[in-house]
Amino acid sequence: MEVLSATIVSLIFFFLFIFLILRDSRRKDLPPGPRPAPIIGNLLQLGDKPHAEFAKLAQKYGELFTLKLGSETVVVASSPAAAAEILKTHDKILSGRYVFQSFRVTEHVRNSIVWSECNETWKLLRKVCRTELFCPKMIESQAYIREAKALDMVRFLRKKEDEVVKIVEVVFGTLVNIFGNLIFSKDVFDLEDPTGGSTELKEHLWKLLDLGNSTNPADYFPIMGKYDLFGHRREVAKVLEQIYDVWGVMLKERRGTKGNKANDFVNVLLNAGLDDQKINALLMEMFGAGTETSASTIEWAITELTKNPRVISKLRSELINVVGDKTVKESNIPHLQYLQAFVKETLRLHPATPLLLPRRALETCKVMNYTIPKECQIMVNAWAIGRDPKTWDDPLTFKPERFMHSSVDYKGNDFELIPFGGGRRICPGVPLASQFLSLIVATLVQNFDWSLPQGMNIHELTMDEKFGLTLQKDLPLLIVLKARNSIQLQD
Ligand code: HEM
Repeated sequence: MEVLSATIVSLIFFFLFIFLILRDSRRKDLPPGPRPAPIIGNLLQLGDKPHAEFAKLAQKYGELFTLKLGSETVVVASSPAAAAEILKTHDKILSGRYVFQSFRVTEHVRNSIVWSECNETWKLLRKVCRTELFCPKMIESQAYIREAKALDMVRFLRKKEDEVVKIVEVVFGTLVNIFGNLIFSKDVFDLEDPTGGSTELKEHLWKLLDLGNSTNPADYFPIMGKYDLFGHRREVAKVLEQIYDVWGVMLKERRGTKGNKANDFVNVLLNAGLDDQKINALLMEMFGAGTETSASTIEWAITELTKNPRVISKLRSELINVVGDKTVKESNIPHLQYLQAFVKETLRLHPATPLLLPRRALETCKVMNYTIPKECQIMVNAWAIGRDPKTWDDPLTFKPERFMHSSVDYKGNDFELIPFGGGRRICPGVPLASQFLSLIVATLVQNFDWSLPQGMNIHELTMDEKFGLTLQKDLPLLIVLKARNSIQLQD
């Protein structure tokens, strides 16, 4: 009996030894990285701010390093050169998306720009975005909508003078209404009545973003994904249906109405011949991908302005020189160089999705002399790249001036500044986002002074770097506003 037990124990050790050797030989060509623990791999190294933890790991293991998150192999790129390899040189082969387990709702993924492979549907939808929705003509023809919604925001905030305002919520509501009007010519959120008005779309979006941000163990152990043990996928499917219902009736009416001439996205999509499934997925992704990212960027812009009065003064001088006492319009933006530099600087330090969206290798390939195996996940740490002292002088100081005489832009050609990603999967909303980020910041700066509520300290507020998207987080920026009445509000 004792001999049998000893043999079994020896066999277990033997197979464990072989397993470790095989695993290490499989890792040999991968980029270096911290040694993974059995089963959980490097999960404990994620922390609650993975982009910041990954930046530290990059200092130790280099610009391209490997992690094992549960049973998943993940490669992280953390320098402009490594990002260019992923997003440009090997863009095609690394263009797969890792679809989070909660979002694997077949009907949605099939029609999604964000989650589908770069297949024919994806190409069609990207083309519609590029040539119809976010082309310069459409952007220009809808400027009056964004300007009108920015003024609604000012009127609302003027009534809140001296009260403590959670500014990101007001900006988020304003953006949801901008999208509502661009998409189907309608407000979908009542700024005046955030608890009792037509808030259902906002609530559903919030719920969806919450589900997207919550941890699903199946993402680390995909074997669990099949059974949706925690019900996240069923929950996402339910919320998606609720979101589609918000515009379902209107879509039906539009299909039945001959000659509806509204200059909005729904009509563009109907004229492009898209079916309801594609329209639903596309509209949902515009609300989902466009509102929270933009609201959190604007929240960061205001946080930086609160910390840097010098920058507010420079923005105001430029606004006075270019716009005078009139309300700022989008047509002014090309002449507001410092404002544009300010938006770039905000995006450099605070990219809304610090690790972009995870990509997946469609085939095994060589990157910087390492092997990236098929199905491996790839992340690009835009947050670390934006703060890299090898690229940026005095990287942690907020200094819009660094962009004043520089051609560096966030449109995907300069890999040191990639808040919108790059390559074929670059954010298609860049032309639209850059308009309303500038417009809303300029409108707030023109119309208000603000300070923190009594007893609150900006250093406390920002000492703990928030993780990317901030809406549901515990550290929203609270401010008290005073109207600057020198500006004439013109519709
Ligand atoms: C501050 C605002 C925004 C930021 C920082 C942002 C950032 C990003 C990033 C990092 C990606 C992934 C890119 C990659 O994988 O290389 C992305 C993808 C995407 N974004 Fe944005 N975005 C913003 C606004 C918008 C807006 C306004 C829209 C639409 C109206 C939009 C729609 C999308 C879509 C559909 C994708 C998926 C593209 C694909 O996979 O092919 N985003 N965005």
